[in-house]
This record gives sequence, C-alpha cells and structure tokens, in this order.
Amino acid sequence: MIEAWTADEMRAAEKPLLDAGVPLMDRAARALARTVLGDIARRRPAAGMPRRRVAGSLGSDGLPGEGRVRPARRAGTRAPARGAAALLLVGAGNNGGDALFAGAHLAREGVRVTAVLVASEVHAAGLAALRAARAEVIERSELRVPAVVARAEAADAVVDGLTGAGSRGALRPPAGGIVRALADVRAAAEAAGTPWPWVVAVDVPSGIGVDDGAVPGPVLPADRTVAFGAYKPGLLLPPAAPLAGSVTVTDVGLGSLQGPQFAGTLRLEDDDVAAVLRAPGPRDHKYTRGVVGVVAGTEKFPGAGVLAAAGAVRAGAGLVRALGPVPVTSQILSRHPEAVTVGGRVQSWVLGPGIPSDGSDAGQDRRVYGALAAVTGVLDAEVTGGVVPAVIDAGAMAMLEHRLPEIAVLTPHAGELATLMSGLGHEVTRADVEAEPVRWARAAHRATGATVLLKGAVTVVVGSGATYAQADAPAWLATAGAGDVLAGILGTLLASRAADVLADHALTSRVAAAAVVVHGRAAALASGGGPVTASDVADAVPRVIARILGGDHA
Ligand SMILES: NC(=O)C1=CN([C@@H]2O[C@H](COP(=O)(O)OP(=O)(O)OC[C@H]3O[C@@H](n4cnc5c(N)ncnc54)[C@H](OP(=O)(O)O)[C@@H]3O)[C@@H](O)[C@H]2O)[C@H](O)CC1
Ligand SMILES: [K+]
Repeated sequence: MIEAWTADEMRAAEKPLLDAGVPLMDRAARALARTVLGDIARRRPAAGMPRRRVAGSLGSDGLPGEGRVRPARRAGTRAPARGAAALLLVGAGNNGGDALFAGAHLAREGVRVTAVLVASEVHAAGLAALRAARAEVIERSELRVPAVVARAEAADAVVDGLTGAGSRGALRPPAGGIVRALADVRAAAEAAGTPWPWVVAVDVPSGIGVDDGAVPGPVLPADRTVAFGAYKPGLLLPPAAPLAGSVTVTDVGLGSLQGPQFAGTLRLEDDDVAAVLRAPGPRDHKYTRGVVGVVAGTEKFPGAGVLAAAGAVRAGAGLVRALGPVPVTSQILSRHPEAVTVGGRVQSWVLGPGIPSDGSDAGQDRRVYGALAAVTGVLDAEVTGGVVPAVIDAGAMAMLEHRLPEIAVLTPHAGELATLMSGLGHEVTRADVEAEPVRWARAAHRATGATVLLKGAVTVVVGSGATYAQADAPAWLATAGAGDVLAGILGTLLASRAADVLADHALTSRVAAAAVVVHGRAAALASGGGPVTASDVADAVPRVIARILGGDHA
C-alpha cells in the first residue's frame, strides 16, 4: 500500500528529527545527487569512447548505422557522468536547498553544474556548498528566460528545485515564466520526436497541488521525481500525478515514525489487492462465491451486456444472472454458457452498461429501477432478499431516485460525472471534472451517498474513508467496452465480499480500487504493449488474479 502524506503531515513528521539535529537535508541531497548521477550515466554512452553508429540505430542522416560496436569500458575510461551538464532550477526554500546541496555533490563528481536562482535569497548553506564545489551560479538579477531555456536544452539533466511541499498555487514569476517556457520547448521537442534533457523533480514537480493533485499553472513534466520520506497526494492524484514521471521515494529517516494519523490518499499494490480477493476454499460452492446479477446491454447495444457478463464471469463469479431482452441474453449465453438468464437471489448487481439514459429500453429500465429499489432498501428486504452492493454504470446513473448507501458504486468517466452533477444542480463541465477530479468525485459522493469510481488515466475512488488513486492501466485500455468489463469485475469482487462490505460500508471503496487494479493489470497483460480489446482484457483477468494471489508462476 502506498500512503501519501500531506505537506502538513510531512512537516509534523520532520520537526522532531530536525529539532534533534538529524541531517535530513543532507540525506535528501545525497539521495537526489545519487539518483541524478545514475540517470545521467544510464543515458550517456561510457565517456572516453567515441560515439559510433550501431546496427539498428539511425545516424543523424537517418540512414542505418554501421556494424554493431559495443564500446568496451577500457580501464581508465571516465565515469559516464563526468563532463555531463546539469542545470539546477533553485527556489527560495528548502526544496531549493536540496537542489543546491545535490548540485555540489554532482559538481564534485565532475558534472558541469549551473544553478539558476529564481529568488534573490536562497538557502545560504546550500549556495555556499555549491560555490565551494565551483559550480556556475546565475543570480536572480541576471535571469533571462531565453538563456535559461538554452542552458536547459544543452544540459544532460534539469533538476527542478523551485518549490516543494511549501508550494502554494500556480508558480509565481519569475519561476512561472521559466517553467512555462521550458514546458513549451519540451512539448515541442517531444512532438518533433527530438530527445530532451532528463528532468528530475525535487520532492514534487514544482507548481503542482501537493495535497490535492491540482495543476493550477505551468509545471515542467518530470521524467523522475525523487520524493523525500513519502509520497505526497499530488504524486498519486490526477491531473498532477502523470507529470511526476517515475517516483522514487527516498527514506530520509522518517520511516521510524508513525504513518499519518489518517491516511487520506492511498494506492493499492498487489498485496493489498490479494487481501481483497477471496480465493475459494474446499467448502465453497457457487452460491458462497457470490452470485452477480447483470442488467446490461440493450437490443441496440447488446455487446455491453456481453462484456459486463464477461468481466463478472472471468473475475470468478460463482454464478452470473444475466437479465435483459432475449437478443442480449442469448448473445451472453452463446459466449458464456455458464451464465443463467433467470432472476433469483444475488449478492451484487451490475446495472447499466450499454443502457442509454433516454428511456429507450423500457424493459431494461424497469429491471434497473427494481434492482435500485433493492439496493436503496426502498423495497422491503423480505421482498428483495435484502440490500446488496451494486455497480451503477452508464444509463443507470440517470435513474437514481433515492440516496444510495455507500455499498453502491457509481462508475462514471469525467463526462458522465459532469452530467450527473449537472442533474443534481451543479454547473460543471467535463473539463471542470478533468481539472479537479477528486473534488468532483467527493462532491458526487456527498450528493448521492454512493462510492464514486471516477475513471481516467488515474482512476480515483472516493467513499467515506480514504481516497484511492490507481494508475495501473496502459493507455491502450481507452477502448470501447473497457468500462463494461470493469463493471463486471467489480460486481464479482463485491459479490465475493458482500458480507464484509455490508458489515463495513467503508470497505466498498477498497474493493472498488482492487477491481480497478485487476482491470488495469489485465489490460497491461493483454496489451503486451499493443492494441487491446475489451474482450482481451476480460480474457486476461484469470491470469492476473492468479499472479496477484501468487499462484501463477508462468
Ligand atoms: N521531507 C523531508 O524529509 C525533507 C524535505 N525537505 C525539502 O523541504 C521542502 C519544503 O521546503 P519549504 O522551505 O517548506 O518550502 P518549499 O521550498 O517547497 O517552497 C517554499 C518557497 O517557495 C515559495 N513559493 C511557494 N509557493 C510558490 C509559488 N506558487 N510560486 C513561486 N514561489 C512559491 C515560497 O515563497 P513564499 O513567499 O510563498 O513564502 C518559499 O520561498 C520539501 O519539499 C523538500 O524538498 C528538506 O530538505 C528536509 C528533508
Ligand atoms: K520541486
């Protein structure tokens, strides 16, 4: 489990150590310098050997290279970082201090270091250390944006030490102008397929919402973020999270302290998902494993019903009851003969995939309303067999008539959440939701009572407890029907843990986050780096569950 600590929680954790004289900044700077040296070394051929074209690589003229040359590391060749260039972007606070001390270490390793100070006052001891290591310093008074851009483009690495945990709001000038210019040239280079220097963010990419993942202004996307002590919520939450690149958390000694009192932002890892999944035991049968009721698909969109059922079946449902018009249920049966198409008791419902919100399929709408009446408890438990958890997707989200229990999970994408919230009286667009996904997911949770699973490159799950932020899926998963499969997977996980979820409604968000991990990992496995269909994703689910449970050693 990855736990993110807010800026305040970090400061509270650091304070006793700093008061006791623990050299946190020195540890942070050393870890940062080691990481930058390693990244530079990996990206440069061994120094001392001429760069030669190698088979399969293209020379500057775009023609195939000569025969393969493997430059041996002859004795005496210099370390790859020696002679490399690093540009430090230095802010006024301790984040800048980390960069300055790290720059001094880099300079002593032979890296040509230039520090750009965006403030007239920066960390004095850090600056002294940098000057003592004979690095170049561009003072605040000498700042010229074009010159900084030119230095950055000529560097092997750019170290972003402008702001860290102390950042508030959009980057102010001159930092904001520098970062905007660098981000623009970096984006243009990437669009042209031109490599750009390696960007390492100190603790967080400067300018993100450290505690909420907002992107209020310009941010220089990082290839790597070296976070000190713990993740910050902004490194897990969208839209900021993808700007952090690969995150390396450096233990600077905080590990000995208790975690945050209330972990606000979490990311599940395999062990946590394994704890949610329930492998059957010798006394299990299909009813104890969980029966999933699926009301999905219409004559016009039968495929969504097939895919939702596929997700449920492949995730290990004891039994799937597929309810709907014959053109839908017959297709489900033809692909999943283990499903049944008659009603009966279920431990969870999957409602809505492929069902439009325009009332065009009265039969499916009636089934959804009936199931929702059971989920909300409006109908007497003796009649319905009791309240059960539910996945409420697509058109079913337009059929909410009562406040939902937290064991109901809404699964919108940004546009659907905007529509839902607009229907509840909030003026909000898809763009608003994409700019502040957690804010609107929390608003939807408060407005409906349901757990909200907001799908995206980083999928957030919000309930009464922690917020989960999962980023397990490859971009290839953005394909038709993927959400239908996720709904089915989630329906099965909820059915398998129905008793626990009913006993502790707050568990719902963790079960939902686990389903997102299974779904994303299945897409990654099925994709293998290329295009993937929703059906492929469903087919890969058993293998992913086996790997997560540790059973699949293939
Ligand atoms: N966690 C650890 O173990 C350690 C963390 N360290 C590093 O310390 C920073 C936090 O340092 P702090 O000094 O509290 O704050 P920052 O350096 O992040 O930023 C404060 C300065 O930045 C200015 N600022 C704030 N917001 C903006 C903005 N939007 N635009 C421009 N400038 C901004 C702020 O100016 P004010 O006028 O607002 O005060 C400050 O000058 C943490 O991230 C780690 O990198 C330590 O090294 C110890 C180990
Ligand atoms: K930073």
